[in-house]
Amino acid sequence: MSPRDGGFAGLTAGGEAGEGMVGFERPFVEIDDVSMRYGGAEGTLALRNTSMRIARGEFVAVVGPSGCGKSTLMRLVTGLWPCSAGSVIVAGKEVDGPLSMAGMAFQAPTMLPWRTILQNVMLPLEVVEPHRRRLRADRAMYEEKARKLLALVGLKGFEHKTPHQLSGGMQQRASLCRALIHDPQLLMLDEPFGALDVFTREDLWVELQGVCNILKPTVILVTHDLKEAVFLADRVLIMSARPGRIIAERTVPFERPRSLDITYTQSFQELVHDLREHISAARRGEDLPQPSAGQETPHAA
Ligand SMILES: Nc1ncnc2c1ncn2[C@@H]1O[C@H](COP(=O)(O)OP(=O)(O)OP(=O)(O)O)[C@@H](O)[C@H]1O
Repeated sequence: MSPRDGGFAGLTAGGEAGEGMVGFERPFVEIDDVSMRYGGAEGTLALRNTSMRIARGEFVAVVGPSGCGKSTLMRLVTGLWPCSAGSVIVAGKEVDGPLSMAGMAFQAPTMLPWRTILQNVMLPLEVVEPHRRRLRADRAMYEEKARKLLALVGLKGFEHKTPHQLSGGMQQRASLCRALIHDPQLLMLDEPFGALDVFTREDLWVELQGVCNILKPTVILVTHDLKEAVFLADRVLIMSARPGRIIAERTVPFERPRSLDITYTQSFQELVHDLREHISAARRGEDLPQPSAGQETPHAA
C-alpha cells in the first residue's frame, strides 16, 4: 500500500511483498514435508510430514480433531515457531522469522483495554515496518483507513470507545480490522469466531466474506465449525489426529458471494456431513478414501 493512495485504495489486494511479483504463479504458501515436535526429542510430535499448497488469493479452511496440530501449523506459517523438519515458503521466500506480511486474529480478540478501538486497530502499524515509518509521516491517512475498515464491519461510531464498552462480537470485528490494517497478503485466522454465539458468528462470516472480496488476501482459517469452513472457504483441508497431516481435501463448489441461505441447501449440508465423517474417522485413527477426481484441486500437495 502506498501512503499516497488516500487510504481506501489500500483496502485492495497488494502490499510490499507483492511488488515486483507480476506473473508470480507459484503457490503463495508452500508447506513441504513439515514436522514439528515440541520440547525436544522426547517431546510432543504435533505435525508429521505435512505438505500443502495454497494459491495466492485462495481462502483455505483447515479442520481436524482437537489437538491435531492446526494451531501449530498456523505458528509455523507465520514464523512464530520454526519447524523441526521440512520447509515453509511464503511468497517464494523460506519463512525464517515472524512474517510481517501476515495479519492474524485468534479466538480471543485480546484488545489492549486502555486503548480506544481505533488505537487498537492501528496497533500493528506501530510495530510492523515499513508502516511504522510511514505512520509517522502520514498518520491521518492510516487513521482514515482504520475508520473505513471499522465502518466495513459495522463499527462506525465506536472508534473512540474502549474495548470493555463493546460486546464480544464487536471486539472480534475490531480484531479482524486490526488483522487487516497493514494490508496483509496473508490472513491467518485461528478460531476467530469460536467464542461467539451462532447469530453473531454467522453475521461475521458474511462480513469477513465481504472484506475478503475487497481486499483479496490469501486466507488460512482454522476452525472446528464445519459450516463455517464450507461457507467461507474455497477449499477445506482435513487433518488426521495428532501427529497431524493433511489426509483429505474438498473443493467448495458454491459461487460467491454466498448468502447464509446456502447453509440450508442439500449440497451444502452434504459437504458438511462428508467433512464430519472424515473427522470422525480421523479421530478413530482411520483415513477415509481420498476425494474422487472431480473433487481434487491443482493445489493439492
Ligand atoms: N507450546 C507447546 N508446547 C508443548 N506442546 C504443545 C505446545 N503447543 C501445542 N502443543 C501440543 O501439540 C499438539 C497440537 O496442538 P495444537 O494447539 O496445534 O492443536 P490444535 O489442533 O490447534 O488443537 P485444538 O483444536 O484443540 O485447538 C497438542 O498435543 C498440544 O498439546
